[in-house]
Amino acid sequence: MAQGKEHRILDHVLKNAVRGDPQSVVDSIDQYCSQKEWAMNVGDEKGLILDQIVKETDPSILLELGTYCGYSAIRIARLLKPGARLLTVEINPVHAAVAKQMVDFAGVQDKVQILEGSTQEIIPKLKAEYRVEKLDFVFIDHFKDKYRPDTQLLEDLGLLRIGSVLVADNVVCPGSPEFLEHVRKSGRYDCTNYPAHVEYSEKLDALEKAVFKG
Ligand SMILES: O=c1[nH]cnc2c(O)cc(-c3ccc(F)cc3)c(-c3ccc(F)cc3)c12
Ligand SMILES: [Mg+2]
Repeated sequence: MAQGKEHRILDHVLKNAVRGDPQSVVDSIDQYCSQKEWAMNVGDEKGLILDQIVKETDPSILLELGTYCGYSAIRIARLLKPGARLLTVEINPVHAAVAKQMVDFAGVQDKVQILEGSTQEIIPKLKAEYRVEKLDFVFIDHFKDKYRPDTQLLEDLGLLRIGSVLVADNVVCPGSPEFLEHVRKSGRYDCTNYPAHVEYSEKLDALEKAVFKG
């Protein structure tokens, strides 16, 4: 069967990055996707902002919604302290398979667990099946229409604590107005907007950081 774009990105990484070196994997994906084929990785401009927020948060238990090829999971995991763990949810089995190989090659498999399925199916299992009590950090980067309902689910299931940090990609392009209205108007979050651009593009975009106040 013809291999899709995601396998071509993986092949580029396997040939050009250094096994066990997550930075080289991140750089290799950015090189391929900026020069050969656009792909929806958070990218280096928004990635540097995400890095800064992860560093200042120093989280122990993280959730990512939307793994794709594993770029942001690897980017985040490379900054985590020993024992910290990132659970990342991916609905597309082909993407999940590519991400697993990408994470293994980068050498961050001890920090990253890829959960294949839908967020509405997996989020309710986090406490009982994945031993999560509260989430320190959530990176939201899946489908714009699911940002708000999934955030509501995290609140309703008691998975957020005072100080839990949500970071959402693409709040300008393609945009998630319901999510922005919820975190900015509910009175339960302190929000900060970080203007940037769509990865490998000049289109305007932004990250939104929303810190839960309880
Ligand atoms: O869906 C996305 N999920 C997670 N991150 C994304 C991202 O970082 C960027 C884009 C994006 C694509 C094309 C464009 F011109 C501008 C933005 C998308 C996306 C949007 C609509 C689509 F139809 C398919 C992809 C996603
Ligand atoms: Mg995105």
